[in-house]
Amino acid sequence: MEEKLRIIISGGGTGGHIFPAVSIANAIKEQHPDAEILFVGAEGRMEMQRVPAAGYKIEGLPVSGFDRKNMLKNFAVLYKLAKSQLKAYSIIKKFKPHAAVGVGGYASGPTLKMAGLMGVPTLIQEQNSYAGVTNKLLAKKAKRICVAYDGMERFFEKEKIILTGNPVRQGLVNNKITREEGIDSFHLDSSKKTILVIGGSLGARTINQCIMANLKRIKENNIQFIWQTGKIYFEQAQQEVKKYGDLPLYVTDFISSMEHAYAAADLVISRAGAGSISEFCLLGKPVILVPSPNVAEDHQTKNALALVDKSAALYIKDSEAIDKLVDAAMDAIGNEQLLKELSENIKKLAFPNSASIIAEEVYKLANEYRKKNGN
Ligand SMILES: CC(=O)N[C@H]1[C@@H](OP(=O)(O)OP(=O)(O)OC[C@H]2O[C@@H](n3ccc(=O)[nH]c3=O)[C@H](O)[C@@H]2O)O[C@H](CO)[C@@H](O)[C@@H]1O
Repeated sequence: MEEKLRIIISGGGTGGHIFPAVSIANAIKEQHPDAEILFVGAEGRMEMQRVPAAGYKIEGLPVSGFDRKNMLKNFAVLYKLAKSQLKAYSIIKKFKPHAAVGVGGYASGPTLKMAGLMGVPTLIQEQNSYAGVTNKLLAKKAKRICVAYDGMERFFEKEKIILTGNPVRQGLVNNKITREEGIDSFHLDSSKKTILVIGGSLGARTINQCIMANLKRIKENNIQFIWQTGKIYFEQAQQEVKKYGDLPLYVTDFISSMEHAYAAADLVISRAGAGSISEFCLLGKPVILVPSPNVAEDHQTKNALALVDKSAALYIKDSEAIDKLVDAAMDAIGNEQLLKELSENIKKLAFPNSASIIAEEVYKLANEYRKKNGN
């Protein structure tokens, strides 16, 4: 009898890697309800909470990133990497996956490397328009590479690439939450225009500074805000907000129900993380992008410009945000025609079936392996 499908999914560090992973897992479960899925993440990172919250088991590796500034610290990193590879080996030996999926982030390095060495077929998913270091290293052994942008042959072998787009959590798309319900859930007023401010899964310092510098103006205006600060900036933001008494604003460190936030928003201000962008495309959200300048190879600017070139988003440089961002948002939200055009144009860039296409590819690899190995 054919054994149950067993798949390892590995990676994480930030929402941008974790949520596509969860979405791929959901699609595999939808297509093969009795499949067993095991996540492998990095100890102490966000995935160790978010993955169990999504209903999946996860094992942690003691892995961490290389310090590009202090080379001495990297001895400890190398030691942890070796330990992680050993642990990945024993996880794979015990779980016996038929395929392994890597979504980028620290843990996917040792896990997919070991899977490859042990003969398990691997698939990697690259979210950005610029390939990450881990994925570039893993690509050599990978059987398939699922990407979200054109032109990725710069980094990967052409024959392995499939343009699938980034998988988005299923609940974000398949819901019937109305604008009013969304706004109510943040205790705001549905007769007012609403701007959603998000800084990626960790929050964005510059965007937060822009909002803090404009609280007086927000108080005097007829526009309301849902503002996600990220964990490390939350306390300061809360203190600032308190100084102004009653503000048309809901502030939080992290939004658990992005479906409500998106339903509420007439306009979004955001970093240009690849996962967030895929969500804006699917939901047709008008957005002002402020790419983070602190990411590898400035890939968020590249993500953003791919949209700006198609008149599908507005764009403000991080260095100019303090002077321009809030003005631009206030102008845009008053311009119905612009909002409509942005929404129509960004929708054209959506990949609605990304997770199920990737799940089908994972199944093909796993099935070939099962047949070849008689299990
Ligand atoms: C600083 C950094 O390294 N950023 C990278 C990280 O971004 P980051 O982790 O911010 O990821 P994305 O912008 O891709 O996705 C953020 C995800 O978090 C969700 N969300 C966000 C805020 C919130 O309060 N609640 C919530 O659920 C969003 O709906 C989205 O699903 O991974 C992305 C994908 O590889 C990269 O493109 C980014 O450059």
